[in-house]
Amino acid sequence: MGTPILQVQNVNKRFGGLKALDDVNLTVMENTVHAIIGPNGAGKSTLLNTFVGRLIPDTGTVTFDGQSLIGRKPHEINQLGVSRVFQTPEIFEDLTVAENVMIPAFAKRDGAFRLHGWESMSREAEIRDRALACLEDVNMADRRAMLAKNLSRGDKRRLEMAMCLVQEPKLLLLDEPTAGMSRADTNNTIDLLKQIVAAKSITLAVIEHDMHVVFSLADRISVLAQGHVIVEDAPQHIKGNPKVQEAYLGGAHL
Ligand SMILES: Nc1ncnc2c1ncn2[C@@H]1O[C@H](COP(=O)(O)OP(=O)(O)OP(=O)(O)O)[C@@H](O)[C@H]1O
Repeated sequence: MGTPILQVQNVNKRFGGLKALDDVNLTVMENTVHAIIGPNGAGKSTLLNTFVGRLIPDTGTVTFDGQSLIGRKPHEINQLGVSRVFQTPEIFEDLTVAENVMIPAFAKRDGAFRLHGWESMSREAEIRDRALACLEDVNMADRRAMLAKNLSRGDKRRLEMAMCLVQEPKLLLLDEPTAGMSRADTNNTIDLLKQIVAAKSITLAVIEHDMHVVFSLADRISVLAQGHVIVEDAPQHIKGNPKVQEAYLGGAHL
C-alpha cells in the first residue's frame, strides 16, 4: 500500500432540496491514476469542485498531502500542488503556444507576473526552457511559435495539459480529458497520459465517461451514483459489480 495524497471524508453538499454529495468517502493514493465515474448528475463535477476551492462542502473534510483544502482559495490550492485541466481549455488564444505555458510557470514561481530588470531576463530564459520541456512532454514542441487560437481542438487540450505540467503539480485533476475527441485523438490522449504518469512523480484523478479511457488508465475506480460512492475498487472488479451495473442501467454501458 502507498501513501494517500487526497482524502475525502464524509463530504456532504446540498443544493436546496437536492443532495448532490451524500456522505462521500474516497482516498486517492500517491502516484496512481484514480478514476471517478458515474451516470450523469451523479455528483462527479461537484466533488471535483470541492478539491479545487470552487465549492465548500456543507460537512466533511478534504485533505491533500496532509493539509485541509476546505476554505482555501483556488490559487492557494494550486500553490499546494493541485492543478486542474478543464473540459473546455482555458488558454490565451492570442498568445503563442510557448507564451501560454510560460505564464503559469511564472505564476507558480513568483506568485505574480511582475519582475524587474536583469533578474527578469535570466528568469525568463529559465522559464522558457521549462515551458519548452513541458511542450515536449505533450509532443507539441514543434508548435511552440503558433498562436494558440490556430491550434486544433485536441492540441488546445494538450496545450492546457502542458500549462498544468509546468507547475509541477503533485495531483493533476482531469475533467473528461477526451470529451468530444475522435477515437484516434482519444487513443493519443491515453498514450500521452500513460507517458506522463510513467515519466513523472504525479498522481492523476480523472473524471471520465468513456469506459475505454477509464479501463485503459485507472489503477483504482470510485463509482458515484446519486451523490454517493457506491463502490471503490480495482478496475477488474468494477465491470461485473452488480451495484455498478444497476447504477448504469438505462445510462452508459460498461
Ligand atoms: N450550482 C448548482 N446548483 C444547483 N444544483 C446543482 C449545482 N451544481 C450541480 N447541481 C446538481 O447536482 C447534481 C450533481 O451534478 P454534477 O454536475 O456534479 O454531476 P456529474 O456527475 O458531474 O454529471 P455529468 O456527468 O452530467 O457532468 C445534479 O443533479 C446537478 O443538477
